[in-house]
Amino acid sequence: MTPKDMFANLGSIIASLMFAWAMFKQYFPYQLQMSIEKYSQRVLLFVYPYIQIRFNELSGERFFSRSQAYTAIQTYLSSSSSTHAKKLKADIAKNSQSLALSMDDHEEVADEFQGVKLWWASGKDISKSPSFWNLEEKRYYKLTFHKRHRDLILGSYLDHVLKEAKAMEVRNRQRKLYTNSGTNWSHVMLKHPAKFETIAMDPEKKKEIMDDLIAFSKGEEFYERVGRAWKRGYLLYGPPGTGKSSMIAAMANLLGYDLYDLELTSVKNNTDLRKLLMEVPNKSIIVIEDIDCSLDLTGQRKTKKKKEKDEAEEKKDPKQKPEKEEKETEASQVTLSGLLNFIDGLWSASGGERLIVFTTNYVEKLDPALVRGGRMDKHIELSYCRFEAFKGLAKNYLQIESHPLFGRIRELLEEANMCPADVAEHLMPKPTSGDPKFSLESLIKGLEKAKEEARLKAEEEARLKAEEEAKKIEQPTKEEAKKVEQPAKAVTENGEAKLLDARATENGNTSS
Ligand SMILES: Nc1ncnc2c1ncn2[C@@H]1O[C@H](COP(=O)(O)OP(=O)(O)OP(=O)(O)O)[C@@H](O)[C@H]1O
Ligand SMILES: [Mg+2]
Repeated sequence: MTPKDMFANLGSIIASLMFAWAMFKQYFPYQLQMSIEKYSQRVLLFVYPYIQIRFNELSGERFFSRSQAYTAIQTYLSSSSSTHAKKLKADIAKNSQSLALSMDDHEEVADEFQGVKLWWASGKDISKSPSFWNLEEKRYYKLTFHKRHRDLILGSYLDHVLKEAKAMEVRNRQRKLYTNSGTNWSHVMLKHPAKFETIAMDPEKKKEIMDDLIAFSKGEEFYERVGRAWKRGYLLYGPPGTGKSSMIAAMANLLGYDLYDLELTSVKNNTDLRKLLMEVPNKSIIVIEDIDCSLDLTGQRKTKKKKEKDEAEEKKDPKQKPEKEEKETEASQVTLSGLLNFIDGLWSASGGERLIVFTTNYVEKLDPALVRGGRMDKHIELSYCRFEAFKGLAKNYLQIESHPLFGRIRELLEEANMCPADVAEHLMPKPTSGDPKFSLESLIKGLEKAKEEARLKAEEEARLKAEEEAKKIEQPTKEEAKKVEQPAKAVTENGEAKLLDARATENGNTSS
């Protein structure tokens, strides 16, 4: 039989089958059709050991909304299908600027989960839409797996697909930087290039911070189990130019979170602060820079005391109330306790996966309530550039790992305090020559100058201190002198004024 004959035969068989099916449909009652279909399915299931699940693209009423499961599967398959499938579709992904690849229709890819093999196929049905004349395409994904693995696939595997898809979406998403003006957030795209790899600091310390962040982002189950809100507070402190802001951007880039830069000075009161914080979604980093400047920390405590005093006075004299209220509105600023209570309290119940980062140049100025454990979980000090950090910068800026000048630089870095921002400035590309020697020499000069300045400053400080000490020694002698005069005054008060007055005039006369 030639292939041509074979096709002719096949054609006629299909035609007869279709004819038989049409006759069957026309003459057999509906109930009988249904039960035949049901039993044939059972027979098929008995011999066919695979289970199929279909995920339609359109779901919901009248099929107008796109199913979330379908979208998630599409995202999940985009990584494996782009390596295995032969026919792919490309599109610009939502909220992203890169191309997203997905399987084309009628393609199949295999996947493996805990040693179990399963298959994903994409397909589409074409039907006439009920309200329009045009044809409607209904896309779907079909998952096929052996029925023995039913529990595993329906339980853990589908969960895994959804989670993985979510994580991929976050990774591909363009991050945003939100800032507040009054009680509203506005955003721009976050395009800060800072990465942990390019931040110069002690490598061990850097690794510890990165591990901490990653453990946090994967810690949903842990936080759930121990009954804690899924949030974490970081306090970054150190002198200006040591990379605090850069590290926050690096955190956002590492975890794929959005940044919410909260400017406390433009928030009127605690109510507005609550409103702003309530709008912050999951997977975000709330940043409050220079916490010591944005909240008058010492002032707040005074206000509290004043309030207590006012309350006590009010108890004594209730008529004073209106005046007191006036005072309150005047001082109704964001308070530290308002901020902390809200962060600690109910707000944590409204979602999770949020980091709160405070920065300051002066950790010693901070209120102990803020620094206390449990409030800010991790304190990170970013300090002056030492040799380990410098090596990172040299590798990054000059692409060198060693140089004869490194020895001298190492010594100087221990003696002079220079922030990484200034060190980096010396390592910036020079237009005259590409030789790293020039950059390193410039750095050495800068460090020598910084060292000299530090020496002069220390000397000046020592001088001032010595002067103060000297004053302190002088002061007691004056006080002693006063004490000697005191009995005379006491006498005056006791009524023997005349005698002393006379003596005073006498003295006055002699001196003039
Ligand atoms: N540790 C570092 N590693 C690499 N570059 C750094 C580091 N610290 C600072 N820089 C560079 O210096 C610049 C200023 O740093 P950044 O704004 O992060 O400092 P900061 O600690 O936030 O300072 P401030 O306290 O003044 O806000 C950045 O653009 C960055 O390139
Ligand atoms: Mg900063």
